[in-house]
Amino acid sequence: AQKEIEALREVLNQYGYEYYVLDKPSVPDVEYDQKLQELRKLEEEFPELVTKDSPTQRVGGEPLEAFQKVEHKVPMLSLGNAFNEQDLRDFAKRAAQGTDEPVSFVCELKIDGLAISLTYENGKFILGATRGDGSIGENITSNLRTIRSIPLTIKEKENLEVRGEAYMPHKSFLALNEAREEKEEEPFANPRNAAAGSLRQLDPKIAAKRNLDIFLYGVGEWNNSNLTSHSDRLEALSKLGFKTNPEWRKCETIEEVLEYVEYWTNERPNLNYEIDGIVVKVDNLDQQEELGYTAKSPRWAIAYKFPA
Ligand SMILES: COc1nc2nc(N)nc(N)c2nc1C
Repeated sequence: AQKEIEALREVLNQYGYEYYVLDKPSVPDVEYDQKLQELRKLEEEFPELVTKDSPTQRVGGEPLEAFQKVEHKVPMLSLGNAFNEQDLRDFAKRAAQGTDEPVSFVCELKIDGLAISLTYENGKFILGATRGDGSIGENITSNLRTIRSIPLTIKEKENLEVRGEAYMPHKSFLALNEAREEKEEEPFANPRNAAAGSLRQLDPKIAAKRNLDIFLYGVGEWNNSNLTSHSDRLEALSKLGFKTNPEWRKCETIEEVLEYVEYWTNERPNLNYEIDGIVVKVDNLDQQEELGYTAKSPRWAIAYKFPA
C-alpha cells in the first residue's frame, strides 16, 4: 500500500502543478478526481501512512481559535511610489548614480491582493504568514495550504522563504459576490478585500472555497542560491514549481520600462485579475545591495501606480 500511496501522491502533485501552476492540465478533471478518491480511500484504510504534505491534506481540520503572530526574519517592506513618467526617469537616474555598472531592470505587474510569505524547510511548506506591519504578521498557514498553486513540497532542501501576492481572480470574485447577494450577505467591495477577508477566516474550510491564487515575486531568504539577478531568481522559483506571474519582463533601459508601462496601461482590462500598478526593480542583486534601503522601502525598486 505504501508504494501505491506514494505513486498516487506523485502523480496527483504533477497533475496539480500542471493544472494550478501552469494552467495547462494534461488529463481531464475526472481523472484527477478519480485518483484523488483512490488516494483518500487508501489513506482511510492505512491512516498511519497519511503525511501532512499529501494532496488529500490541503484543507485542514478544526477552525483556529485565533491567528498566532509571526515575526518576519527579514522585514517585508513597502514600495516607494511613482505616479508619472518623470518619477520613473528620476528613479532610473538615482539607480544609475548608486552603482558604477549600467543598470538593467525587471518590470512586473503589481497584483492588487495581499502580500504573503511562504517558508519551506527541508522541502516542506511549514509556515505561511501575512505581511502585517512588515515585522510582525499573522500565521495563516492553514488557509494558505488550501491554495492549490502553493506547493506543499519542493525539491529544494535548503531553507527558503518566498514572498508574493495572494489574490482573488475576477471570476471567483464575481461568483462569490453573487452567492453572497443570494444569501443577503454584504458583497465584497473589490477582489482585494475579498482575498483579505478570505485569508482572515479562522476556518480553513471557508478559505478553501474562495478559489484564491498567488503569484510569487521575491525571495526573503534562500541559502545556497548562487543566483546573481532577480530575473534568475524568478526563473529558479518557477523551476521549483512556484507560480510566478508570466508577464514579468527584463528591461535593459528606462525606455523599455516606459514601453512596458504603456502596454499594460492599455492591456490591464484584459487581465483576469486586478492590478494597481507596475513594479520596476533593478535586476542585478549586487546593485540592489549597493543601493540598499530607506527605513521602509528598497531604493532599488519602485511601484508605478495607475491613475485612479
Ligand atoms: C521587492 O519588494 C516588493 N516587490 C514587489 N513585487 C511585486 N511584483 N509586487 C509587489 N507588491 C511587491 N512588493 C514589494 C515590497
